[in-house]
Amino acid sequence: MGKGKESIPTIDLSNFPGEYGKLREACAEWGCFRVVNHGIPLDLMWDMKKVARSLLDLPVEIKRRNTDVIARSGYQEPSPVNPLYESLGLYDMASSHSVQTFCSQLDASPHQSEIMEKYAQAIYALTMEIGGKLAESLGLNSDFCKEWTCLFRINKYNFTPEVVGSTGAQIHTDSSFLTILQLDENVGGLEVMERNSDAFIPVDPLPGALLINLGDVATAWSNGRLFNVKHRVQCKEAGVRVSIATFLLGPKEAAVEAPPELVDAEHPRLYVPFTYEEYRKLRISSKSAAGTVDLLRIHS
Ligand SMILES: O=C(O)CCC(=O)C(=O)O
Ligand SMILES: [Fe+2]
Repeated sequence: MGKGKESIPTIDLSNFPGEYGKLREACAEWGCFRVVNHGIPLDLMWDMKKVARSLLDLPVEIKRRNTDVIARSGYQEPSPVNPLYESLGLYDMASSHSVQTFCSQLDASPHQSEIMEKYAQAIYALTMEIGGKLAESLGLNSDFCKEWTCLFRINKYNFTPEVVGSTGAQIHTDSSFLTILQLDENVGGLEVMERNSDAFIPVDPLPGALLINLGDVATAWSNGRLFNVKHRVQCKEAGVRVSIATFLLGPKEAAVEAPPELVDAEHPRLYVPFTYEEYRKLRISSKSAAGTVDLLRIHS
């Protein structure tokens, strides 16, 4: 049974411990939720959006300087699969050195670099806070993700009147543990799939809120408790759409595996341990961008 007209849950980050139950349910039932009172200043979100737009408007020769650090972490050009989409990526956003390298490759101004630094620091802190609260909602220690890496992406969808009705980003799950999305405040198009039906629910922009999606690493790490939501971006109206995504990926080198507290006789281990980079390559080589983590399921 689908959940019909229910809408995506909203979690008030200023209301903990009160929200743990709602958070746990959102993660199990939806695999996504909005957060409010998250502490990222509105003017910083706005400034970051302006910087993202101008970097994505750079000539393609300059954008190509944003090279991969791990597989497909750098500039993604429009492709046959997603011809309306392009994206710039910054691997290891928690490192000031990585931010500076990204900025200098793209000839960012000192002002733009400063906004990037501030946003990267603030949003990285938020990934740690939300990751921590997720763990606590399962009765675990909040510091499990302290050494995990983050990938920052700015996405542009070139929606023109001729392509209304077509797809901007094909259906996928994120490979990450969790993703924080700052949506375009004007142009909608993101849709998440309900867990128990194949219905797509539009995620309309909600001023000031951020959207959190759980990805494949969350499902494997939680031994199946956290749901990796399928989603896509549809072109519903003409206009350039810019979104900002921060992916909390996984441990840099250690394997992703469910902690012992989440494994017992009733909950046998569901996934073979894997490293994030191995998994990223598996995702790239397996044609489908949704459901790859099922390949790592342990069959009894
Ligand atoms: O642009 C969006 O709203 C979604 C982007 C997305 O799903 C992704 O970057 O993984
Ligand atoms: Fe995504």
